[in-house]
Amino acid sequence: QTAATDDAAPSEAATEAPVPASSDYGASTANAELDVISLPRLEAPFREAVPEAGYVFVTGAKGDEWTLQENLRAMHDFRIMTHRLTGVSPDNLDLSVEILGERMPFPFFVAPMGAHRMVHEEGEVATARGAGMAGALYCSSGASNRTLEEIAQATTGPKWFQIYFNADEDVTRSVLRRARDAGYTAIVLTADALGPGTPDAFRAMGMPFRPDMAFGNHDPAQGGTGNFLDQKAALTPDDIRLVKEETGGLPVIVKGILRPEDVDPIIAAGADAIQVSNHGGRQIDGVPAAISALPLVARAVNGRVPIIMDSGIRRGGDVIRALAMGATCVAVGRPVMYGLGVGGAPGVASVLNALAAELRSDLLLAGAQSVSDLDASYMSVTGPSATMMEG
Ligand SMILES: Cc1cc2nc3c(=O)[nH]c(=O)nc-3n(C[C@H](O)[C@H](O)[C@H](O)COP(=O)(O)O)c2cc1C
Ligand SMILES: O=C(O)C(=O)c1ccccc1
Repeated sequence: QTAATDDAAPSEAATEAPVPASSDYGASTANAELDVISLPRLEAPFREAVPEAGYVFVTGAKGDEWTLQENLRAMHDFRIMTHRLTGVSPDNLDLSVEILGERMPFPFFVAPMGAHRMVHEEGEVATARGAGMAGALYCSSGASNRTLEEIAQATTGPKWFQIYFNADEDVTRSVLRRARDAGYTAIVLTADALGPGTPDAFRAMGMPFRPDMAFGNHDPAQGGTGNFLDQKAALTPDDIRLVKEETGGLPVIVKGILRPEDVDPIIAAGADAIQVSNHGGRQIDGVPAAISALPLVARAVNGRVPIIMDSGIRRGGDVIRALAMGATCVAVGRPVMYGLGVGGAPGVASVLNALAAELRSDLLLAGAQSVSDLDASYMSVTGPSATMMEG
């Protein structure tokens, strides 16, 4: 299949049916609690609940989707070594963590994801409300369809803001000021992305973003400039300083780190946390699983700043793996979108609560009383991840 993204492409594309009116896109309007057996099990109902374009955009990844699959496979390189007769009890299990001044009821939060109106009519406002219902932290994407102010008001929980730097520095600075004013308490600087994920299957469909898809933070009617897609590619550690300067010193998390050598300059520039991630396999295919890179990055960080990890978190056991290998908490991406599509705001809460319940059970079965007990002694590392740790 070839991509149909070139505007200048002749004839055939030009004679196709006109783009349907916005009301025809058919995003979900669901609004119901869900009986979530497990996060992976929600992918099939998600496909039924949302337009095919939304399903393909959200579930897909870059290229051959090797990294997407590796994120899941590599989890099993980390075998859980259970402790026994440790006297752990379900009565006082502690899943809570504190990071950058925020207390979280469980060690995971909603990963920044753009374009929620590809899934649900309400978009990010429903997702943020659902995160609040579960008490989870919501990280709002700079590429949201709704405005960062609407999203901030929709959640009762803690909130962070993820920034995509614009080629025009004034645009970046203005969005950062708005995020600070709206009450976001930390800024996530995404360092690994040049734009929307473009799964081959989505390109083969002609990149069918819904015709009325606005990037709310850049809406001229809301004080924005409209030119969202004009992203700045050449980021440097100085951009960390710019974020701090413009937000009056909000903590900065640098997201998308896989390689230990990148850590020192980032910490030297004032980063307050590092997020190990490969963007869910949506940017460059062929990079290692985030869980495989985590031990290497953790060794380089050596406790100087907290570490967050995302990409491939689906199970309570995955949260245990990441925390045992040095993360303070993790972020969950696609499964939150499944909850949004199938159940709207209460569906998002159902997904987060289901993961918390699974983690509670797995923690107890692993023989740990609290998530702070988890360390490398709970892991035996095998396969490619072990090889990476040796090299
Ligand atoms: C539909 C979609 C949109 C995304 N948009 C963003 C974004 O706007 N900013 C960002 O930093 N990461 C974005 N990501 C990446 C997520 O923050 C996260 O790294 C990834 O989803 C984690 O992998 P998982 O889906 O396997 O949990 C997006 C991911 C998806 C699936
Ligand atoms: O698709 C993505 O992964 C992503 O980061 C993004 C960026 C801009 C708009 C929508 C999603």
